[in-house]
Amino acid sequence: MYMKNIFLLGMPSSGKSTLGKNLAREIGYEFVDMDKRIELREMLTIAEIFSLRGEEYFRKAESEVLQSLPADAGLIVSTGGGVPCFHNNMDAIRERGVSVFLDVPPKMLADRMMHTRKNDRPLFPTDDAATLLEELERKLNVRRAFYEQADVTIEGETDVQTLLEVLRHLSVIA
Ligand SMILES: Nc1ncnc2c1ncn2[C@@H]1O[C@H](COP(=O)(O)OP(=O)(O)O)[C@@H](O)[C@H]1O
Ligand SMILES: O=C(O)C1=C[C@@H](OP(=O)(O)O)[C@@H](O)[C@H](O)C1
Ligand SMILES: [Mg+2]
Repeated sequence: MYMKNIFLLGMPSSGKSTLGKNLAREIGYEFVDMDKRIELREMLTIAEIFSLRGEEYFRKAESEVLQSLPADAGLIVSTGGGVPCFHNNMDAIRERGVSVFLDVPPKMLADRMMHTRKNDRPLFPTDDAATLLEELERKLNVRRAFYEQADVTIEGETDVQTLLEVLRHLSVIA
């Protein structure tokens, strides 16, 4: 059966990995977390890739993993936050499926991030809440133009049920 791929886009902590996994389970699609694919391929954690090989190397690996995905094969793909903003990745996403931007406000992202270890987020290596919020706002300002190329935007905190309703309404899923 023909099943569109669904790509989740958005800032770190917007919920791409968590929602993607639960959405895939709910509708019986295959789940792909691009960061996990990269870690398997490189045999290093994301943080190790950044520190040992550098961001440019990571972005190239990220783009290659994206290019390796088949078009419309019933995949839920949780991208890394930077995916839409490098190389020609938005074109590659458009060629492979439908995209959803999880547009979560920076304050909410910062609150979620304060509960994760800073070693796991190489782009936001601070524990100071005000600095983290500023950095997230700055990064989102740069990235928004890329994220807004998504087919669908969901604003604010969301959950699997809401995501399902939106996707059904748009006939992306049955
Ligand atoms: N819809 C949500 N509501 C509340 N917390 C969430 C939600 N989605 C994710 N989180 C929390 O935010 C953190 C980052 O989520 P994650 O799914 O890894 O985001 P991403 O893959 O976009 O970086 C996790 O601790 C997760 O429990
Ligand atoms: O925003 C980014 O550039 C990144 C986000 C991370 O993924 P999540 O968005 O899943 O946290 C991961 O790919 C890497 O640390 C870079
Ligand atoms: Mg993730």
